[in-house]
Formats: sequence, C-alpha cells, structure tokens
Amino acid sequence: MGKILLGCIADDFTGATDLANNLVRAGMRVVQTIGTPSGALDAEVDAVVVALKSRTIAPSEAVAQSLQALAWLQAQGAQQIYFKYCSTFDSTPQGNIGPVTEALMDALKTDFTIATPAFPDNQRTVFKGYLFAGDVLLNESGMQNHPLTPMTDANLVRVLQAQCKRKVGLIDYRVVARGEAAIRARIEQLKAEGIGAAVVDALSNDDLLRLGPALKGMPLVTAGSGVAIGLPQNFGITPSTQASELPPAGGLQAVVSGSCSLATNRQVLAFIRAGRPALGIDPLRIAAGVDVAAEALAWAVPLIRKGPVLVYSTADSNAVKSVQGRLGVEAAGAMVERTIAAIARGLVERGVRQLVVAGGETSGACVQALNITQLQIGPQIDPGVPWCHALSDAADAKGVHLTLKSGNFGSDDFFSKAFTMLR
Ligand SMILES: Nc1ncnc2c1ncn2[C@@H]1O[C@H](COP(=O)(O)OP(=O)(O)OP(=O)(O)O)[C@@H](O)[C@H]1O
Ligand SMILES: O=C(O)[C@@H](O)C(=O)CO
Repeated sequence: MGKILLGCIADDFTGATDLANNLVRAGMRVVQTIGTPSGALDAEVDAVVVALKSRTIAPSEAVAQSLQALAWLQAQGAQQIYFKYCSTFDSTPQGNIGPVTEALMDALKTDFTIATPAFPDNQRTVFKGYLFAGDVLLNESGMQNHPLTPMTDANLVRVLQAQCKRKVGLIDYRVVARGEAAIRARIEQLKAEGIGAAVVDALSNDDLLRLGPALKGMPLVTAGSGVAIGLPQNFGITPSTQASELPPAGGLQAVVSGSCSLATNRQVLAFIRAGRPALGIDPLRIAAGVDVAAEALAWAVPLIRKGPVLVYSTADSNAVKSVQGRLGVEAAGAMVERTIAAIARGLVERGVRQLVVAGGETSGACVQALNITQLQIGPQIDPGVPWCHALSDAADAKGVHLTLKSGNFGSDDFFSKAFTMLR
C-alpha cells in the first residue's frame, strides 16, 4: 500500500467522521479507523483519521492514546499530523486538548502549532480569539451547561493557556484576511516572542482557505474540522467526486438515536410528524429490568420492510435531568447506550444495511457493538455528517452503510433526507 499524506487523530467518533467528510470534500480519499489499528493500513488512501474516544478522559490517558495513534500514523508515512477536537472546544481547565497538543509537539520535535475550532459551515467562528456558536459567545450558547465539559469562557487563548506549559498567542482576523505571507510573518513573530501555539481567527470558509497554504509543512495542526478544507491543496489534491464514491447501498433502513441535543430533538419530532414509525424507549424501564431491546426489535421487524423506522431515547433536558436524578448521570447514560447498541446490532442482524446513529457517545457504543474497525467515507448528507461504508469483524455488519451524526449537526429532516441520498 502507498504512504498516506495526512495523518489525523480525532478525540471522538462523530468528530472523526466530520473531519474525514471535510477532507473528502476537498478531494482526499479517506478512511477512518476505530481506535489505533494493530496492523499496517490495508487501503490506498490519502489520509487516515484515527478515531479515539478521548475527549473526556484524563490528560495522561489521552496523551498515551494520542501518542500511540501518532506512532501508527508515522509508520504509515504521514507527512503532516492533524489533531481534531470539537468545534465547541469541549474541554475544561483540566481538559486534555493542551496536554495532547504539547505531547504531540514534543514527539514531532516541533516548536509551533495552531489551534482553531472554527467551522463556519456549522456556525462556529473565532473572532479576536473568542469562539462563537451561531450568534452568541460559546459561554452563552448552552455549552456553559454541558454536563461533562461546561464551557464558561469563550476566550480560547485563556482556555488553552490554562492547559498548556508553552505560551499561547493569537493570529487575528486582520492577519488572516491578508493571506499566506502575512500569516507566515505573524507565525515567525510569535515564535520570536517564545509563543508555541496560536489560536487563529476564522470568520468564513474564505479565511480557512487563506489559512491552508500557510500551514503547508507545519508538522502538527490542531483544529476542529474546518481547517481541513484548506489542507488537501497543499498536497496537490483538488476536489473530485470520486473521493466520496461508496459501493452501492441496499437492504433495510433504520435510525437509532441516543442524542438529547436540541438539533436531535427537532429531528425526532420531524420524523414523527412526517408520519414515519418511531418508538421511544424509556430509561426507567431499562433500569427496572425490562428487555427493552427485545421489545424494540419485535416492534421494528414488521414495520421495517415498508421503510425506515426510528428507535430513540432522545428527550428534552428536563426529562433527561429527571432520569439522571433517579439513576445517576453515568449509569443512565451507560444503560441507554448499551440498549441502543443492542438494538442497532439486532437491526443489522435482521437485514438493516443503512443505519443512521445520532449522538457521539451513542455512536461509539453502536460502532463497538457492531465490531466495526474501519469506515470508508462517502458523500456529505449535511455539513459535518457523511455517509460511511463499514468494514467489520462481524460478518453481519460488513458492508453496512452507516452515518454517525453529531448531536448538534444536521437539518430537521435529517432522518428522512439521509436515506434519499443513497438511492
Ligand atoms: N432519555 C435519556 N435520559 C438520560 N440519558 C439519556 C437519555 N437518552 C440518552 N441518554 C444518554 O445521553 C448521552 C447522549 O450523548 P451522545 O454523545 O450520544 O449525544 P450528544 O451529546 O447529543 O452527541 P454529540 O456528543 O455528538 O454532541 C448518552 O450517554 C445517552 O445514553
Ligand atoms: O466538531 C464538532 O462539532 C463535531 O465534529 C464533534 O466533534 C461532535 O462531537
């Protein structure tokens, strides 16, 4: 197999497909691996995204996993490394984005990198170092109440500095607007001031496309998925439809959703309002010992021959809080994830070959239950969400078309629209 150009390390599974999607749209052939593979790469591609589940784990463990991924990517010939985190920069002062960045810098023996979660296609922009989600600052966007990674400060220079030993600086929008030469000059100036990492402003895709050429040859880039739109051109790659070609899809269609984010709540409602079959599952019944997965599969089987079905635990924040109050946050999450993963597996065993999964943690549980080891990345359904084609150790799940939807991504009609794209 040929050597890869770009080696990527993503801190969660849906985030990994988001990054892979932007690379594919810019012309790269990409596979996503679930965890760091044990053997050599068995595919002819331009980039590999190693999907970790490291977003909320302790820095020492995240560093160890990321360095293992780095070593594997280097062994596949990667010329540049991309550390992908969330477009809402999910991490507290004790978070691991800084420690992982610095460990990768040390391993790559590089003295400078950039950091920017900007993803304008999904309304994440960075201005004077402050991250906006839509029209509001990150800490007014709801992210200040995130159960695991509450973001109470939108100033990314401060947030990253709190996690880093190296000094953190800023490349602001005025520099970015002037393009490659100005960005490179600013990088040299920051380095001379002893700064090791700089947050980069980006208000639009044009900013990201101006940033791209200035990153050519930088050993490590750290970012959300947005920066990816400007990197393939550095390797002489231009957009092509072939990069996103997947084998033809067939089989039955289903959606499973464990995401409780606002966008997913709207998507569940839209699917129900469209008159499609949908079954809500109740975490308290799972806790009471009812075999909810078996019930859901018995419900789905007669319906699924006629079109896509949805099984969801999606609920609004009050309902989720009430369940968490009774069962505990972690126990409730784990119980629901296990049940949805069992349903996903059961659906695939019963002939589902096109599966939509909503929610990052939920996706992790489903992908693991299906023993999926590798995903080939196909066409985009909505910004940040592509169809994928699965390689799996489980014979049933081999060749399944799968999409892993981040909680906050996708239009309201996503659960119906997704299937129309595979016809
Ligand atoms: N009704 C419910 N009550 C309590 N917990 C739930 C309920 N439904 C789902 N959960 C749990 O909430 C968590 C949702 O996280 P998940 O990452 O899947 O979605 P998300 O946060 O919307 O997605 P993303 O991480 O992509 O933004 C999971 O642990 C899931 O099991
Ligand atoms: O960057 C994002 O917002 C997503 O790719 C993600 O990481 C969601 O978990």
